[in-house]
Amino acid sequence: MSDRPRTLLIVEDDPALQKQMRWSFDGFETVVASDRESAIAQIRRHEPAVVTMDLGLPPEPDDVGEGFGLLGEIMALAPDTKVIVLTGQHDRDNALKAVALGAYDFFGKPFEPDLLTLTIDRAFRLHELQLENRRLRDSQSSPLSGLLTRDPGMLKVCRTVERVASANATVALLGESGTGKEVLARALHALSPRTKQRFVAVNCAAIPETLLESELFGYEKGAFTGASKQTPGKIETANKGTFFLDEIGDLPMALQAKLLRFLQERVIERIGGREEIPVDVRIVCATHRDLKQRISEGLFREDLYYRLAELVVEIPPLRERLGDALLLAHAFIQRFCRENARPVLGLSEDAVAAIEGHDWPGNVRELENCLKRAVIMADGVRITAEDLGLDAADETLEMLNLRQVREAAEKQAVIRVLARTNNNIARAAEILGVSRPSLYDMMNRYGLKKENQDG
Ligand SMILES: Nc1ncnc2c1ncn2[C@@H]1O[C@H](COP(=O)(O)OP(=O)(O)OP(=O)(O)O)[C@@H](O)[C@H]1O
Repeated sequence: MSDRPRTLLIVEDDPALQKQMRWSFDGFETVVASDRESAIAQIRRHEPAVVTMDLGLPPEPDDVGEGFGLLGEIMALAPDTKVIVLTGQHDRDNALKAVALGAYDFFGKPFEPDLLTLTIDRAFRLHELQLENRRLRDSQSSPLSGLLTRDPGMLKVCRTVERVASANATVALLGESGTGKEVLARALHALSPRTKQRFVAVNCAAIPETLLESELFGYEKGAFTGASKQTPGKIETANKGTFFLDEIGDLPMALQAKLLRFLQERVIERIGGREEIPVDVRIVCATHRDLKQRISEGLFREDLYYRLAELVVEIPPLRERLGDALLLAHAFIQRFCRENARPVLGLSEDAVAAIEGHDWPGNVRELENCLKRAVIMADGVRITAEDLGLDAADETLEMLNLRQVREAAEKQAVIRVLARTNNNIARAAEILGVSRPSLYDMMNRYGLKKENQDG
């Protein structure tokens, strides 16, 4: 979350209602205006992220002309502002027109303060995410800048990658499918002194066993039927650069022995050849498999594992990265809308809940594909849970108040961080940005006793 104060501008000409709204929304830094001119002055002065505005403004409060004029001016002046328009209860046409002009949402008067507070809170979150996205995109200086995250665990992975990039040691990237292993492997190469040389990748699971050996080590002319000319292998072509062995857990046993020999001696022999060819490559490998388990099952050589795992980087799955699913969703929407030449779409509340509630077994790749499809399917100004092909989460906003929402989020965060830190209270408190006594308080409140965690 950003450090900026959450400034909310309330544009309302009725002094009594203005006062009531300030009181209802005291969780935000409220500023007020009662007409178009003073509203614009407040926008220039405070740059509020969120504005609530009555469409009927003086000099003719019964007419919506001045309200639409103000909305247009805000959108031109500060297009990122999230404007929530307050309309008459049955004034659907004007509400929809306001959304078409760029308003974030609309609410019928009289409104329920709790519900409107939730919408305002969501508007602030969206604004913060968009700012964060832009900041991440603008910092194009690092090869890791294409990798979006604000999850502490994933940020740590990025820092580790930056630190180990300059070493020549072999790196094993371990993580579920679609978590960004290849992105990180490329970043390791780009940040290393070998960056001007080649990055060569081989996917051990995608090539049939019979072809994999010649793909990796190359062959001499006549080595086998069809070997019509001398062909260097991928390891050799990566000389001086980085060689990325993807899905290393699927490397057949026979080739494991051959790869081990290469790692020990740093020379290769092409199939059918007798010459030992020295090759200088930095090896990066990745797998979604549990290598220790493969070893115990006799499917992976332990000695090869220790050669490959000089530095191990464990990449957390998307469902464990706090806030990342939504951050990435917004980034993908912007990208796919740009690619499909359509105006940037928003996310409906049920879509946000569905994204936050989904487990994402296919991780970032699944999320990426899901939004690619949704951008094509959406026929309104917002993507819905149905466009995403995800079930809307069970909770409906009507069932919740803000306190419950906060508590549920807080509990979830505490559980995840405790799990990630293996119940190390000091570390968990540091990640969560709270003192140790506060963390103990929260654990008590949510029934997360340390004994239970350990058990
Ligand atoms: N943090 C991220 N930010 C932006 N895009 C990401 C991020 N992580 C992954 N991606 C994108 O998600 C897709 C999958 O990433 P990648 O291919 O690196 O995953 P992987 O772990 O290597 O998957 P697999 O194990 O299936 O090969 C790619 O299109 C990649 O650009």
